[in-house]
Amino acid sequence: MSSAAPDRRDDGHSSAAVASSRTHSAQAEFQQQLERAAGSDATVLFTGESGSGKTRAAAALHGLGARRGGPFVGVHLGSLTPSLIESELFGHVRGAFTDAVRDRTGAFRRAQGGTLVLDDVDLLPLELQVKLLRTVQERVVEPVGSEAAEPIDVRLCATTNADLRQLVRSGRFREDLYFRLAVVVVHVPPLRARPDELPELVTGAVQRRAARAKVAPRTLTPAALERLAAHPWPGNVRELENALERVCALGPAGRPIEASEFDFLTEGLVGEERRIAREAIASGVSSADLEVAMIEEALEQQRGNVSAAARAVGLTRRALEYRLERAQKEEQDQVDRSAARRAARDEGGADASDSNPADGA
Ligand SMILES: Nc1ncnc2c1ncn2[C@@H]1O[C@H](COP(=O)(O)OP(=O)(O)OP(=O)(O)O)[C@@H](O)[C@H]1O
Repeated sequence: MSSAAPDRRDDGHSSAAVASSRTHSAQAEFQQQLERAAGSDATVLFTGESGSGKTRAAAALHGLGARRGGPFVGVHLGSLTPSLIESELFGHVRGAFTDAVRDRTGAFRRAQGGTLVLDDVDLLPLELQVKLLRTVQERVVEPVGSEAAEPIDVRLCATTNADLRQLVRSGRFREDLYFRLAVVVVHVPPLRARPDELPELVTGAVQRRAARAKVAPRTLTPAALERLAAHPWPGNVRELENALERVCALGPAGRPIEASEFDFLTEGLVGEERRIAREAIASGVSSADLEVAMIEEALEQQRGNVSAAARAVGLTRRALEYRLERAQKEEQDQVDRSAARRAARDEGGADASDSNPADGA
């Protein structure tokens, strides 16, 4: 992680130069990590912000590795209820529950010989974390309602945009499972940390969209591209794709896209969010606060309509609700910890060694 002080501009280096070298290293490091991981069969945890391309990176890993001839199966945990997750991952036998009218092959079995990616693994309920751990450790899968364990030969990958170690500390994610999943960690940098890729991503997205709509692709004026390069992209590549889709759908096919057509990007960002976004860009690190701020803002703009807010930030409804709940719980935990520390201090009298400034006053 970079420790460059981005605000210091009196050292002879422009902030743009600092940002550019950091950018280059983020991109190069990602590529290196991916290629190194593809050379082994180890379980890989992809970390990075929402929409940054973690699932895509997992697919690239599969394509580079020895299992590329086998299936690539992805399960998006954020779009499934807990009971469906179990069935989807492990399968079930007929009669296992009321709706189980026939046997179902789970994702582990479907990925036999290939790669299975668990998207948003932080959303896996605790009771299923136990079952996943057993599956990974013993390399066998037990469909719901069956006693028979079936051997599996699958490379497992998981993605998350949460801080799993923090979830382990707060008891929401099993530590033993965390270590099983994070054998190799590949961090996918946020889009704002790799502006060099922007022109290629834009061209690709615009051309794909034009081919789908059977129209001539629009091109971007240099000013429009500059506008995109200046945006913090809290929703990363997914947000970029949505923005281009919108502009291409609204404007006449073939006419160059002007910078002003992207005004809507910043209209959504208000006061506090802008500040967080700017800090996130300046420090070059991802910010969970940024995502929560975006969610809260989207909810406000959509007058509390959760489905509409989820669509606006590119999350499923369940994933949005889960992230909000988690942020609220974390906030509450922090308040509780502060209160406990204060109580302990009051009880033990003024203790000069307890000087944790994180308490706030
Ligand atoms: N390098 C890339 N080139 C082209 N498209 C990309 C690239 N990276 C990501 N995308 C596109 O951006 C979208 C989001 O990517 P992806 O689903 O892999 O992100 P993610 O980090 O897994 O998201 P989430 O956190 O929501 O699970 C997809 O439509 C994907 O095809």
